[in-house]
Amino acid sequence: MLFLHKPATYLGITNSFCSHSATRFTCTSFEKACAIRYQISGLRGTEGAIFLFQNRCSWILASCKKVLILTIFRSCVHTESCFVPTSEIIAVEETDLNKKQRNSGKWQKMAKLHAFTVYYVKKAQNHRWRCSDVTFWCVDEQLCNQWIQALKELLELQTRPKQLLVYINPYGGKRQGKRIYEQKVAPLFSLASISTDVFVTERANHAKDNLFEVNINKYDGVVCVGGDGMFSEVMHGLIGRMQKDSGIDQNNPKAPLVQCNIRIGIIPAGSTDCVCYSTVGISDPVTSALHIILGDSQPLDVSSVHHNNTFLKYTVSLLGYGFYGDVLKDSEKKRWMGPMRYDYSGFKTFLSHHCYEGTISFQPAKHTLGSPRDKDSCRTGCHICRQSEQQLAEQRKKCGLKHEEDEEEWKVIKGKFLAINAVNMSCACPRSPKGLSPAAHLADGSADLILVRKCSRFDFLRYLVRHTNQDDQFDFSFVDVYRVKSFQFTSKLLEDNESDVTDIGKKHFGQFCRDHPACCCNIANSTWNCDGETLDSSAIEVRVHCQLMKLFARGIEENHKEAVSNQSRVEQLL
Ligand SMILES: CCCCCCCCCCCCC/C=C/[C@@H](O)[C@H](CO)NC(=O)CCCCCCCCCCCCCCC
Ligand SMILES: Nc1ncnc2c1ncn2[C@@H]1O[C@H](COP(=O)(O)OP(=O)(O)OP(=O)(O)O)[C@@H](O)[C@H]1O
Ligand SMILES: [Ca+2]
Repeated sequence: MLFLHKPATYLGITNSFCSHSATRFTCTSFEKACAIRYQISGLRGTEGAIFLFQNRCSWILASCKKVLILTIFRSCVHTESCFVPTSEIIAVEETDLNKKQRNSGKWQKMAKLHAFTVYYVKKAQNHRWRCSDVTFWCVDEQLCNQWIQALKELLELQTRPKQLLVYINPYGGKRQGKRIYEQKVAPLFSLASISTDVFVTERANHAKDNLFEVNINKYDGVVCVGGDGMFSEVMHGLIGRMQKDSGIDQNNPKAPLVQCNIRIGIIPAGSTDCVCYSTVGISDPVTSALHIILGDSQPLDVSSVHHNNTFLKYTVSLLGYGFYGDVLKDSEKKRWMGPMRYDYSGFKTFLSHHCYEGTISFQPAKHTLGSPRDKDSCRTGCHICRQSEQQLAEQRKKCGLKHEEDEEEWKVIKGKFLAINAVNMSCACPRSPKGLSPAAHLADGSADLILVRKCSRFDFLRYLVRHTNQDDQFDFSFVDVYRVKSFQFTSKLLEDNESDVTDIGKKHFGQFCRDHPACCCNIANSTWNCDGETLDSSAIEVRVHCQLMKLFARGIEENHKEAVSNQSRVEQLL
């Protein structure tokens, strides 16, 4: 940990060579700081700490009489302080103060200064992170080097990515992917001494195909710059490659899949950016880049989707039939509209008010402690996800990669639905900050299956509006929600007709239930929206694979209460 007291105001003389972003501090003795570190090592999360500090009214110089500009700083007013864990230091660099000094007439007569700058993560509102910096200086070159060396050694102890493979979709979202990467992300990676191999994609599936060929062991992670579709592509490449290398047949819906240990980082540059928002708490490229630099790790459940023993897709966020399938299908024709296409197609689909008939069978997730109606959400270090992780480890110990026969009961529901949504995570995004299922967990080995039965347009609107406010979207008689580990769906059309489903679907598309003219049921099939990609199959088999992959993220953090309480304990000790 690095403990820094920050002056609320600068004196004019220091301002003369302080850049706006940098705050400068004098360097205290290395020995004294180590003594303090020893004293407070009992505090939670402070192991391996080094402190740079001042007391409340003047700089503590202690054995370090050599520190410069003492008198100037004595008159500083400094009340604000910040508390930076070493795990949140981005980089430490030697700073050439003397260059600046030479350019400023005022400093010409002063002794030679030695300085270093610490770049660290500054946490702002709404889970937004920024890179902040602080420069320490003194006249003693040896002391300065001692600090640089000690801080660099601390950074080496952190397990962080050194080599990354980056894929940029230049056409995702508002087509800003390349600019976002070059202007906001690349400079941070270079500051953190991360080397990168960057690919700008030239077509859909370029990144996925490339991941099957590239020497993947060379990298500590893969970064995708784009939206959910781009993330999905990279995820399919990595998981697919992993199974291929391990001789696992993805077409077998019961095959136990091999976990993917290469983490994916998402730099959001898409239209919905739901995976990023639901795992970080904000869709912001700089925040995501900083999570990658710090080497954060967040396991993620992935569901496999099959039809007739044929692998179709993996999904991590929304697998939706009916409303979201129709919104997506319509919006694909309007890609030129950018992110707005979803609002346009959403409005159009809302007005068309189609419902679809079919049968859903599912296996409830009995292994997990949570329920979709819980008031608490999945947060960093979530105990429910941790418990699933332990269960997974025990299961692996017991059966290795062998498939364990699953005897658990199936529940069957038949009906007419406006929407069938299966979500592996909350699906929070800027359009819906708490998401489609606010209490869903990122890594508990289950999905929330939401069934929205046929209801009036007005009721469906009330349901949709609750995705944007604090009211409970499951508190409706026409909405049911189940936590499941697997499910199957077959449309009525397919059940009724053994012949070629696709042709019939196409033939009847747009026609409505002739037996009941007032009924809005579409006798054609809808399509599935699988993380923003359309899937035409009207019969699918879905299975959740607990923690199949990992992201450079840490889940959504609680408010910084713990950090604040640690800080006040440190202040008491000082
Ligand atoms: C009155 C306002 C109601 C607003 C309701 C907003 C609900 C928004 C819920 C968003 C859930 C996103 C789930 C994530 C899915 C991603 O894997 C996928 C790929 O990126 N994105 C979409 O499919 C993109 C899906 C985007 C869907 C947008 C739906 C907009 C509906 C608008 C209905 C307007 C009715 C107005 C009547 C007066
Ligand atoms: N160079 C390219 N040209 C055309 N399509 C591409 C290219 N690179 C990637 N793609 C495809 O573009 C699709 C959409 O991209 P992306 O997810 O980045 O943006 P989006 O659809 O606007 O955002 P969101 O998925 O968040 O709604 C992806 O499925 C991806 O396969
Ligand atoms: Ca889950």
